[in-house]
Amino acid sequence: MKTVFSPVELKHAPKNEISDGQLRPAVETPSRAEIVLKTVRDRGLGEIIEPLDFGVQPLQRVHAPDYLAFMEGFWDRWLAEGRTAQEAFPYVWPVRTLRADPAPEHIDGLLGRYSMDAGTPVGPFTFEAAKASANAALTAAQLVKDGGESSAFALCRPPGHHCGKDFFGGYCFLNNAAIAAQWLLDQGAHRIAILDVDYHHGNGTQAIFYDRPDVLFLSLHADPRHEYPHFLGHEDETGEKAGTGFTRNWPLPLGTGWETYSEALEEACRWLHVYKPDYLLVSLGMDCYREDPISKFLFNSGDFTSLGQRLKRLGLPTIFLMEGGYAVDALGTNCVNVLEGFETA
Ligand SMILES: NCCCCCC(=O)NO
Ligand SMILES: [Zn+2]
Repeated sequence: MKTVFSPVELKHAPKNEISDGQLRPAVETPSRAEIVLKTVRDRGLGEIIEPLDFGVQPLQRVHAPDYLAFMEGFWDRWLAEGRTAQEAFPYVWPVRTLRADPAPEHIDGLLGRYSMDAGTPVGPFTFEAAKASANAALTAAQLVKDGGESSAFALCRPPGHHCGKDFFGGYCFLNNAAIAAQWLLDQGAHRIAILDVDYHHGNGTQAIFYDRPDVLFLSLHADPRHEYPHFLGHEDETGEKAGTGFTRNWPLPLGTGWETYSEALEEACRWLHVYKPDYLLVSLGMDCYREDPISKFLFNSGDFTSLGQRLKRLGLPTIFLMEGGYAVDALGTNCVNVLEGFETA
């Protein structure tokens, strides 16, 4: 299986985040990509290629122009305002009774308008890295569509599945899976399935396709009553309008291990079998791992191999896109276990 990765992704290097109610060292660090890349090489998974640059058009097919313009110009604006902090945190949002429109002009108002949490700092190279990550996703999609590959791995960092049409959050700034899905549809695909196996619900991906039948969104994740993103990912969210029935969520209890998880996965696989997508995109987070520092599922490393083996049995052209996973020492092993399990099933 080929891996697509750009060293530009490493330029987003957050120092801190806000979590557990305080400023803490960031967990979404460049070392995550470095360890996965090393393991891909050490285990001989396959060729590693750099992404093509697909430009801004595929981004505009998913994200709002004002959001893209804001992110593109943010750091220069931050400096022009005389801000000295090396990474910017939102701290005020247009929640209930407040208005997102007319858009404020103040930089802090704009930061809040275009974000969902305070845990995702924006630095000088964040958006450049996010675009490289999205290009990795698009290049992997093109490899499977045109390149004679039945599967491919996009080593995406920063991740994407929390990012909505016009907001960043959960360490995500562009929705890599949504961008790749929309690109495949624009290239002639009729149906795309996105299976999100990250520990956290992919709220951004769900919202982007919620009213559409051409993208089936399936997500297995920690119950949002007890886990981030807290406000989406419940079982009763099944799509709306023409998209009714094309979203399915399996919120699972904290402490879930492979035995329980694999039962929910079987249900998701049945939906995939019925839907018969032209392509399967897997939002591949490894934060279901028992040693993950911010998560509370109980996967062992061998369970990631089982996950890959099960997905292979679907017999679909498959694009894997990396999402979360913060137990850095085991991240490479756990990620390549999925990919190798898929390849050798
Ligand atoms: N700081 C709150 C937790 C952010 C979740 C990031 C993630 O792994 N999402 O899949
Ligand atoms: Zn996650």
